[in-house]
Amino acid sequence: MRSTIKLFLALQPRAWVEIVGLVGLMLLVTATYVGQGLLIADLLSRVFSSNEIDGLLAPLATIGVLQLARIVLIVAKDSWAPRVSARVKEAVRERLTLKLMEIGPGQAQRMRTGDLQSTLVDYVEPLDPLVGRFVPTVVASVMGSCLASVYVVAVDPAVGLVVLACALLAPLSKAAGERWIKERGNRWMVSYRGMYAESLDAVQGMATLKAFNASGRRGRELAARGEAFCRDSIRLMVAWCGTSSIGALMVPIGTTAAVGLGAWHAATGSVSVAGLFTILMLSRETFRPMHELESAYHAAYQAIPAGRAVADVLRIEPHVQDTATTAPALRQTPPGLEFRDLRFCYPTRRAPALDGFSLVVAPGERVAIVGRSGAGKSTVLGLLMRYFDADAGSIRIDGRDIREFPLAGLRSLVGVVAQDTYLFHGTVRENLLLARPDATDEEIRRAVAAAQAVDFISRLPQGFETVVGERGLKLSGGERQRIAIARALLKDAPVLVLDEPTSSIDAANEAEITQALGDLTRGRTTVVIAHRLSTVRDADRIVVMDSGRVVELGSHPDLLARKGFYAELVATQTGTPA
Ligand SMILES: Nc1ncnc2c1ncn2[C@@H]1O[C@H](COP(=O)(O)OP(=O)(O)OP(=O)(O)O)[C@@H](O)[C@H]1O
Repeated sequence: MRSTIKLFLALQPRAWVEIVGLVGLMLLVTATYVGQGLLIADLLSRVFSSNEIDGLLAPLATIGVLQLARIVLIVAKDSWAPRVSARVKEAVRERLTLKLMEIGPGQAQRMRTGDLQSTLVDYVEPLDPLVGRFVPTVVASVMGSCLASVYVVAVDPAVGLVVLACALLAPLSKAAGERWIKERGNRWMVSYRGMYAESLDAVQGMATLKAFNASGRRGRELAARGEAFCRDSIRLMVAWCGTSSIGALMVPIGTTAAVGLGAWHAATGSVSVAGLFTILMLSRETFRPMHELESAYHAAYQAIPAGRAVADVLRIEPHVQDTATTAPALRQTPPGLEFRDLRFCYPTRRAPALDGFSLVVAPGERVAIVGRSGAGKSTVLGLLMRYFDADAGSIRIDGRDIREFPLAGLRSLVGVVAQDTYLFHGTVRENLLLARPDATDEEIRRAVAAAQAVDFISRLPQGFETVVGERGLKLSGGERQRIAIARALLKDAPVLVLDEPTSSIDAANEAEITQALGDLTRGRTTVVIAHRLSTVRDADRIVVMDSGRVVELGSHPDLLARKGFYAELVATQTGTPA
């Protein structure tokens, strides 16, 4: 837990200073209790030793002042702590977002959406009691208990040591039980994440569940997960209460021992009556900080496993290292591409996705990659964009290894029209400006016209200012594709990858989109990844992939004449014999 807290506080170094300030306030609160205890002990011994009340007014007034001071200190501490937590949470959230961007879509893809979502949102929120309350309370309670016990030790060393030992057993028992709690906390977190991710999956896939009449079945599975989560929550609470109860038991045991021992020493004359009163009052104050610790610990019981889950994400090492600092200038625009003997296996798979893939694309050439589903076409794009790094082999742009370019520089050289265009919740204009935030209205208009998107945008209720829903669901597949083409035009990158560019377009719209794509590819080095062979006929060369490597290469007529893989693919798609 210590390393997790250190990690969070390192993100907001000012928080260390503020936590020291909070510890100071908490110690002052303890000092007011100790002062009050000493004054009451003194008052009681005076009352029992004489009948004069004149000398009692000053200590009574001082007790009143200490109580007022305590109220002010508690208000200051309670209003400061949430601000410290809020600043740390803000820093953690910012770092989490950066981390997810740093690990990129390749690595992030391996985490479930629900997991990511809960880490980003749900696990950061409970950090409040951990940072602003638990951390300063641990330090202040141990120091406070030692401070209060000093007075008891001064009066009666044996009683003082008994009180201090019992008080410190509470945090020690928690430290001893940490492994137990950690193990149950981790299980609770896995259960929570699983339930969250499954629920999100069910909501996102509701239409599919309904279509397959599977919602009842999925509902029962979710209920079973809910039950498992409930069991894991109870187990965690049991572990929590188990370790807490040892600490809680120490309070009556310690107090009874202190009073008993103190009374015995008073009876035998080794402690005065005034000393006995001090023991009575300050034994209680030695345990008070431990009560605070107990309630802070209790409030942080969800925050501790959540904090660990957040820290786990923050500690992920990105597979793709962004080491280059300056982007080398292109010697030729558009540049040529070279894929050299690429080998790549997804970390979760045993069979390689690319197994010796080699291809040279001349500057300005338009090459189409075709092949059966799973042949490795999209993986080539993933490696070109460095979502993953190849296990062996290299990719060169303009004769330079892509690792010589900073990631941002590399990605600015490549425009992508993807299979499934993602539109963010925002207006059409905002989605277009994602490609180039400084694009002028005239540039947007030209890009939209070339992408054959003018008609449909003008039919939208607010034209360019129409908000397209999350994942662009308010637009059809073809409309999203046109926006993607307009975005690529605005980006104006010298290399272009079209991943299934006409996959969601019907035959009636295909001619328009094909023309838009023709405009888009002019003057750029283009790689088209395609299933629909009708879209690749115009390519300068067609590359046929199978099992992660190139098996045929040539023009459409050449490949047909060869009567090999390509001819077979064409025959399968057109329904004619090869
Ligand atoms: N993120 C991933 N994690 C694990 N395996 C993957 C991942 N993406 C693809 N694969 C596997 O790698 C192989 C190549 O996949 P790839 O997506 O490159 O093929 P493709 O030719 O583009 O297929 P399609 O035409 O169906 O999109 C396949 O066996 C696929 O199951």
